[in-house]
Amino acid sequence: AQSVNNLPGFRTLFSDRFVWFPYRVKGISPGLQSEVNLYRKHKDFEEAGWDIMSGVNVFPSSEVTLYLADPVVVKEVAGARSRFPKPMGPYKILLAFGPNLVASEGDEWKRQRKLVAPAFSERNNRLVWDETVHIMHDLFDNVWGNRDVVEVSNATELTVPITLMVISVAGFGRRISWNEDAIAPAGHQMTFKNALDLVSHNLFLQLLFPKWMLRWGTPLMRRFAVAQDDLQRYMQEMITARRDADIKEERHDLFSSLLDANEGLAESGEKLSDTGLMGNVFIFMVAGYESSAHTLAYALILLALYPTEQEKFYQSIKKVLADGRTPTYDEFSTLTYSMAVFNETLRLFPPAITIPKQSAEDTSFTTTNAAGEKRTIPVPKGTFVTVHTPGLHNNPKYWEDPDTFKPDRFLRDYPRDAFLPFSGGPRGCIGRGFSETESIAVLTLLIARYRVELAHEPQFAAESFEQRKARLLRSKLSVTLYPTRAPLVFKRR
Ligand code: HEM
Repeated sequence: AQSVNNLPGFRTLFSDRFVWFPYRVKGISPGLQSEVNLYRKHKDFEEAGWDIMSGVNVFPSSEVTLYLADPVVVKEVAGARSRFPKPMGPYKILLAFGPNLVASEGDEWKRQRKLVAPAFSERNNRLVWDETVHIMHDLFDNVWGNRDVVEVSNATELTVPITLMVISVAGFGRRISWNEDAIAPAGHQMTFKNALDLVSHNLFLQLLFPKWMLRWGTPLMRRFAVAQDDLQRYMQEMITARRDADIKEERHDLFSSLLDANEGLAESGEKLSDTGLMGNVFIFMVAGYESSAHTLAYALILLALYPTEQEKFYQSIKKVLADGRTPTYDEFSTLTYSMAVFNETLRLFPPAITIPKQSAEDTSFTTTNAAGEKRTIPVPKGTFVTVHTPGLHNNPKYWEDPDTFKPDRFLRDYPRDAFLPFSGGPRGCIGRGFSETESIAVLTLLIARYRVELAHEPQFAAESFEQRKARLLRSKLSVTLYPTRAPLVFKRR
């Protein structure tokens, strides 16, 4: 504690990197890798008195962590990749299928990023837009059909299949329609959709148990092991099919671009092995659908909780698309209100609730408290430095009335450095454009046609607005944060 000049914060037995005890218990664990981080928002910083607080623990080894909710310091850390690299420990869980861009550092990261970056092109974004529009029309025409009212028992029940279908086609060139893919194809025990969903929702099992134990464990562990094997087979099949195809048509899905780029590296010796390819393919799948699906689910719940905000959003869509037509990709930049709804959702529910880094050198941070006093904090080499996204996104110094859903704050000049859902600097999210494109298309098309409301649940009739909001937005953390139960109703306009 002295090494950071006794900066206030947590003094616990375990650090928040100790995955076996992810709960908050005073003196035992700060529990910051769980939903507690979301619910506490900026409160721990308020209590500590500064926008940087410390965590000091004794087990598994004596460590110091600095948590950041100060945008100036966050910007410095995110922007300096070699001074503040990522600690690799927390990323082991993402190595399930092989080395990849997210779980790499140093020269290995540079090599991976160079290979992967070109796949996230303008052409890919266009494909994402067109395919998302296709998926939404398929939903309206062939699944919801002429029903005026459609009820879903949880918001994710609608948003997970949408983003899975988008990543499937724009990520892997594999179109799935709403009514197919119900039976596993020959050679597989599960459908692609089910295998992917099971694996990404239960990745923690991979970290906690060795493979042999998973095969003999609880029914969930066994299903997880089967899903993992099946997913691996699907990925290998995709790689082989693309490689063996006689005619390589020009395609702009991420996977085709990645394979083509990799083949082009044969001579330079930088080519990735099939395991290296699979690691990245897996990351596209996990990063590529879960975070977007969950953000869209939160957006729909918030729009249902705040009907006045939903009406403003609807009126803005009507203004841009006066004749009720479907917008094209070229109109994307005019849909500013849809982007504001998406951003405000990410401010309140950032899928990545911590962004971990580690100091590679002895340095210091300077921060200012509410009274305008300055404090310089020494940062010894090896200190864990964690961007605390909910603390930053709810910091009352930068966000007025931070608890309230107000999309139009993003239509004005907003504090950009206090908004970091996609991380930032060189290690910022490479899929940001992908995710923005699909999400804006989904929100715009859906709200243009349907009003979203909370399902009527008589057993909760006596609740206050705040109680209802807390219940519907109750969350859990898998790889990213998700709402546990929010039944919604879609009524045709
Ligand atoms: C709402 C949607 C999304 C959010 C909030 C999000 C957030 C993030 C964050 C916070 C990071 C930094 C992680 C860290 O430092 O530990 C990241 C990195 C990354 N994201 Fe996303 N992401 C989203 C969608 C996507 C999509 C759609 C893809 C791909 C299809 C994707 C692919 C990646 C990759 C490959 C990285 C690693 C980049 C690197 O380390 O160089 N993400 N994302």
